[in-house]
Amino acid sequence: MAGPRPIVLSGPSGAGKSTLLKKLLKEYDGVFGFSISHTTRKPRQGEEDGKDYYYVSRETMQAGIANGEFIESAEFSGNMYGTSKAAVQDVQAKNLICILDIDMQGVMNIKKTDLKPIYITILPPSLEALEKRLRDRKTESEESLQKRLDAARVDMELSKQPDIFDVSIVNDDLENAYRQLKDALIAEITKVQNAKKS
Ligand SMILES: Nc1nc2c(ncn2[C@@H]2O[C@H](COP(=O)(O)OP(=O)(O)O)[C@@H](O)[C@H]2O)c(=O)[nH]1
Ligand SMILES: Nc1ncnc2c1ncn2[C@@H]1O[C@H](COP(=O)(O)OP(=O)(O)O)[C@@H](O)[C@H]1O
Repeated sequence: MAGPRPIVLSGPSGAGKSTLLKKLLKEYDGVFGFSISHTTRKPRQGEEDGKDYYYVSRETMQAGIANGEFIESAEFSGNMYGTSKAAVQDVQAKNLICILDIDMQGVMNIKKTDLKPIYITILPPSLEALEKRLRDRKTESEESLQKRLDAARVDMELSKQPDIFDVSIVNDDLENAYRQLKDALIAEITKVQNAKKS
């Protein structure tokens, strides 16, 4: 695969992936590019189609998958999510480090491809803290919240297995977690910055 190595960020819903990602994209504008996934879930307040996700119907998504347009796709908490080939190519064509924010099923499926990313998991300090963050975020119905917590229990157990993730970061203090994320990525960041200079 040409260009810098992609980054996969995974971890339970509510662990702080989007928060950390936004900080990274802001600080390193022109270094990272976000792989914009497709989803059948409805946009939240403040989210934009074509920026946070491509919001599509289940029919459209299923047709795209049947047509071979997706690298991976998964059902999460009652909705479909997937990474299209175009989403990754759009970022790689600009020679940016492509970041994928995907769930554990996505991680397992990406492992079967030739993408060869760096796998990073973002974990909450505890399930209790995770629940509090999800409740305070006020984006989920009680049903959706419980589905996310159920998935989190399973994924946090799975994450303990060696060999799934290259880097594991507990997002307790945000600045501390962000520093650990940058440390994990510094080699790739430097490569892109040097390539720009030459
Ligand atoms: N497999 C897969 N998972 C995705 C994709 N896009 C997002 N996800 C995951 O879907 C889950 C739910 O995402 P979202 O509805 O945005 O909720 P949030 O994580 O609570 O902000 C998260 O674990 C994401 O990492 C994708 O393209 N593929
Ligand atoms: N270190 C932290 N301490 C406290 N709250 C946090 C921390 N990191 C993120 N949050 C908050 O927790 C909620 C979930 O974070 P978010 O980035 O949406 O998670 P994810 O993308 O993994 O679902 C958000 O409201 C966010 O502001």
